[in-house]
Amino acid sequence: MQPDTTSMTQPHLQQQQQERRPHVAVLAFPFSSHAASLLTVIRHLASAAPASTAVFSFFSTHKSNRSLFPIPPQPTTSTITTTTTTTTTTTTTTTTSSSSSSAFNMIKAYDVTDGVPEGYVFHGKPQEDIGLFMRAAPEGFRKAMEAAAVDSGKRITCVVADAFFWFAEEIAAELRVPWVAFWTSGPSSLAAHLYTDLLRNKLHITDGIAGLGDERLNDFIPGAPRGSDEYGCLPWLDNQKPAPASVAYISFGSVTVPPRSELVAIAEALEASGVPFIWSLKEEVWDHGLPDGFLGRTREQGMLVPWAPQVDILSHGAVGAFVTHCGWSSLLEGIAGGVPMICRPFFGDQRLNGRMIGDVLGIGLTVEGGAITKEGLVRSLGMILNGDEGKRMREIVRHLRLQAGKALSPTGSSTGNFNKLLQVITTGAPPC
Ligand SMILES: O=c1ccn([C@@H]2O[C@H](COP(=O)(O)OP(=O)(O)O[C@H]3O[C@H](CO)[C@@H](O)[C@H](O)[C@H]3O)[C@@H](O)[C@H]2O)c(=O)[nH]1
Repeated sequence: MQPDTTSMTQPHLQQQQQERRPHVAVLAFPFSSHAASLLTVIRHLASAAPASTAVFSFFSTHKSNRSLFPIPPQPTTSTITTTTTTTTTTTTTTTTSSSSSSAFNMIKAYDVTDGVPEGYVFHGKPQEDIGLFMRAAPEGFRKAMEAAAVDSGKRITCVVADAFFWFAEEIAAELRVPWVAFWTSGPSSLAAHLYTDLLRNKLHITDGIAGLGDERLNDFIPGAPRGSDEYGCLPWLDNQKPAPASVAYISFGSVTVPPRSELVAIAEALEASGVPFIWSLKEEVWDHGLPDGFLGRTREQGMLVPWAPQVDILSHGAVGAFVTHCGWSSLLEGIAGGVPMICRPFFGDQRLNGRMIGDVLGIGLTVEGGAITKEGLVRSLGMILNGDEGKRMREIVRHLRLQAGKALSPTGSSTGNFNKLLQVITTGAPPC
């Protein structure tokens, strides 16, 4: 009898095929909303890549991963009772429900070190945690990537990394694989980074580039999981619907808390104007950051919440103005919702973004004097919610929303760029 050579070589072939599957290492910057933005794109790539071809390993700190990846639910025991006229059946089932989509299942999270030495006591310096992380990051990512390659049985074939990690180029070169740098913000701030030498040497701008200064972050407060409406903002907005575009939504992103003087100015402006509002503000500043009795007095007028389903709020017809710090995702979400903005930028790219919204696109106002005042905010809310200026802005922003929709259509520019990226990560080949 002849030996069955096919069956003998099968496991070997399968192993080879398995090893050859693209394995994309995704290196996330674990602070503010960077990791969440990167994960959003990776989820899209994972759903677009055929399930049998690619796997994604997502590297971030433990704290960041816990906020992004749902913890798998524990098996639960439920009792189902079915009653008919003749019999009673009791069935006990064990269900392991999962909210993860199949795209999510193709992405495996790996923790990297946060760089904080054991027993370390923070000194309260600005960006201290970022500094510790960045020092440990090159080695931390290398180690975690090695572990993921062993764990999955697949060598890494592509590195997609937050553009903050210049060392990712070196890691990709060591592995002889493509490096894709992911810029989480807009084109203006990217251009300012790319042309820094030109600005310094040719235009002699040596005192810092507007919008890329070294302004300090107020705090770091971990972003809560997005999407859920646990405080009931959306039903509350539904009740405001009879007066469309009449509500102000206020949020300063996942990191920034304005100074107390501006929190008080916002609160006083809301009370003085009577504008209905939803204000997303970290709960820890409610007690000492707001005027006495504000919460009680505005119970009927608006909602103060620690975290809001921002994307859904901005696309709700009742919302007519967005007071924002000009983080890139917030601006995109404002445009997608067709809402004019009142810009109060704080640090990094935000001032460039604010200039674009106010001066270039004409879909918002920048706060006068760089800080929010009661009178200034009352005036800006009036102009946007009730004035002709606001109507004009709403028309422009709605036109931009349509343009954005076109870019995302099957033949749109954004879809084209996405497909090029998909080609790089699934084949390792540069786009033509
Ligand atoms: O109550 C809230 C508040 C915020 N968000 C979401 O949190 C994200 C905030 O992102 P973004 O507007 O980009 O702000 P930051 O988190 O502050 O982002 C950091 O990263 C951005 C991308 O690099 C930069 O543009 C910013 O300046 C920087 O602060 C958005 O998706 C919001 O929808 C909510 O869902 N609910």
